[in-house]
Amino acid sequence: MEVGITCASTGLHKSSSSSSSSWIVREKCRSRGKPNGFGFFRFFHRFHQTPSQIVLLKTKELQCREKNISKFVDFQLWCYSSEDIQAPAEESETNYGSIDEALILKKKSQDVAPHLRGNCIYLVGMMGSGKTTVGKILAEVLGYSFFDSDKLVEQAVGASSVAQIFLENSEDFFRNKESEVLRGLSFMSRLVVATGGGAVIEEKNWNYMRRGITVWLDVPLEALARRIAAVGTNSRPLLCRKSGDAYTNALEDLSELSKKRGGKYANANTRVCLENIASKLDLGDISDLTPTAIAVEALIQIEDFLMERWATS
Ligand SMILES: Nc1ncnc2c1ncn2[C@@H]1O[C@H](COP(=O)(O)OP(=O)(O)OP(=O)(O)O)[C@@H](O)[C@H]1O
Ligand SMILES: O=C(O)C1=C[C@@H](O)[C@@H](O)[C@H](O)C1
Repeated sequence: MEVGITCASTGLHKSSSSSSSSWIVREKCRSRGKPNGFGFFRFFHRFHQTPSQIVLLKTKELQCREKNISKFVDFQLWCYSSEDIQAPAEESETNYGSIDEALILKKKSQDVAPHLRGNCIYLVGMMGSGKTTVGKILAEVLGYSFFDSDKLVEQAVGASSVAQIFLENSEDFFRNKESEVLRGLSFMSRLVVATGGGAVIEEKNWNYMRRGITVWLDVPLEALARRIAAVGTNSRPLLCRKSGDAYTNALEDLSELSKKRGGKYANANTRVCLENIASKLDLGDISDLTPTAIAVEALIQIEDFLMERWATS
């Protein structure tokens, strides 16, 4: 059924705190059509900047006036301008480590890219597991765009940090927004998404992420605690403790979180285990592993997963 909606432009809210160029359009309008009917709606909106992608974030039916005839719809669109699309690899300043590693990465990405068919890659893993670091490398070599779901939640809420959202709203509020963000992203293609460390808790998030390929960065807790102690916990509200040794605190809190999350990360399609890569490369310590080596392993695991999926389909 077709539902025709024409709405007046009521507001364009561009996130002022962010250097990225995505913004939310919120509209309320009246529509004609049967309540709960499926279809598409048309709207007219004067954009200050031409969006390159628009995603319907959420709709809510506000009120039914006369049964089956008239209703009000509140909807949000998530718009991206072309500035969000990353620069091509040649213009990038990413440090890939050694030339050998960079070449292996390039070769592997060329092998995998055609098989991906534009499917998004979702990186899951505990805080500090390297989702952002490795995700940016993967996006660049695959010619994908990179998004950090924590940053997108901050933009959607208009907050300067996840910690601020936890403090001024609540963790539940943050989790709902995180799910809305993942739902929005699930309609898009050619993205590498670094998800929040706790995104795996919600079953519905898996439904969104499974529209792409999910990759678990499995890093030992001691290494996570070392990384987190080095950069501080200010941006990580679940680890914020005022006193005590930063490494010991981080290790205790991470162990607790990891226990609570049980095997949720293992729901991912593929697992990139740093201990396995270190032994494969004959390295004594996982801290000798470069982000490029981890990105290569992620591509190997993705390729294996795609081959297996096609072999059994
Ligand atoms: N392979 C690596 N070796 C050493 N340090 C790393 C490695 N990968 C990432 N790091 C460092 O660990 C910290 C966390 O990395 P990153 O932000 O990429 O993780 P994340 O999974 O996105 O974290 P969060 O979920 O908390 O946002 C950063 O300081 C980063 O520089
Ligand atoms: O592991 C978690 O629950 C979190 C990880 C971060 O990425 C943020 O999403 C937030 O701090 C919660």
